[in-house]
Amino acid sequence: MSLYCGTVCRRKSFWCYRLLSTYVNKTRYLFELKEDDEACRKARQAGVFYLFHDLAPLLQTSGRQYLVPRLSRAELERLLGKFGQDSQRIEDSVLIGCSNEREAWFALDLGLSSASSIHKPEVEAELGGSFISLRRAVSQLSSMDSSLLFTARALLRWHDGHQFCSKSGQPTKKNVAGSKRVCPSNNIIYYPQMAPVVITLVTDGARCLLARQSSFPKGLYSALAGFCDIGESVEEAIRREVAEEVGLEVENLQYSTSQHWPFPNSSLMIACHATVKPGQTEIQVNLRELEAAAWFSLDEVAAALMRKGSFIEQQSDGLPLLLPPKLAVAHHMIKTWVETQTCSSLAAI
Ligand SMILES: NC(=O)C1=CN([C@@H]2O[C@H](COP(=O)(O)OP(=O)(O)OC[C@H]3O[C@@H](n4cnc5c(N)ncnc54)[C@H](OP(=O)(O)O)[C@@H]3O)[C@@H](O)[C@H]2O)C=CC1
Ligand SMILES: [Mg+2]
Repeated sequence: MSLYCGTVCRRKSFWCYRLLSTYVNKTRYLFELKEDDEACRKARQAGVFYLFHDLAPLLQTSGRQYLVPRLSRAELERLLGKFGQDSQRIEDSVLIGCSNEREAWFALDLGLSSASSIHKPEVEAELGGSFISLRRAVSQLSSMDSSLLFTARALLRWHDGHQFCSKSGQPTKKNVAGSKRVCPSNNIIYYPQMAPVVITLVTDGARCLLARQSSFPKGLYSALAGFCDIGESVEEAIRREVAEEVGLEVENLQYSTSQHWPFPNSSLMIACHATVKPGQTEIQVNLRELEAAAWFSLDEVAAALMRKGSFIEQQSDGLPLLLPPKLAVAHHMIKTWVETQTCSSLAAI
């Protein structure tokens, strides 16, 4: 694996991949597949396919984990043939990634188009798996699988909701990779979109502020989250959301990390830490947005983090505080806060 290529050599209209690092090579290859319909069509011939039904991925159980089966082109054609579907259906698939060896990965939903939806139980029986809600399965997937399935779900959902041009009302047409849709009557290009969401873990030095919505599973509390309004910076969105939801003013905003979150729609979660202004800790919950919000001590939060078992199982064990699943950025932020607090209290001893 070479680490660096100073010169970008062009062969035909794209790059010579030989001298580039594995990561750059992969990135450039995916770029080519998105830009060049013919190259993508060719990659689809030799590609592998992840199947969905109404946005639920096909999964197989393996102990406490889910495995994600993939089908070759030949297996997919055989499956479609068996259920009376034309192999043309494969053109609805979207590109979601590729291996280091340039094997292209696609996702195809067999249930979204009601006109040609394939009966779910029959496919499940044929493939020895089940189509399971991604939200339910998330805690039993590896982080690599969940990230790939998050992308696939978001992209399939976006295509399903953008079949028509919002200006002309005419049907839009997807490119082969599914990285955009075009209206043939006016050439408007539509690109898949994510809504920016700020998520903030507010602390007062010793405690952190967590909140819950009535739609959350019983006992579950998370960090404060909210969609950015149009025209706002991330900092403005954080200050507004915290003020709106719990009536507090925050300062010392610190960016932590980000995450693509596909539920219910595609959001780009921008995670930050913040502190309340000195002496301002009295929460005034906005009941139109939240069911409850409270300050939690380090011990309470650390104990909740330590609990073993899946998120789904924890819901029934009557424990006082439940936290978001490991793959959610909210979990990561809460864990980071506990680790930082623990380190600084140990250092103080
Ligand atoms: N990965 C993670 O760790 C976490 C992810 N999240 C995600 O963050 C997102 C936002 O959190 P939430 O507290 O609900 O947000 P908000 O506090 O902004 O409240 C949601 C409400 O805002 C309105 N709204 C404004 N803009 C939008 C938009 N672009 N899309 C949808 N609704 C909008 C809707 O109201 P109305 O329906 O009345 O129109 C919606 O009910 C959620 O999708 C949630 O899944 C939240 C916490 C943790
Ligand atoms: Mg909110």
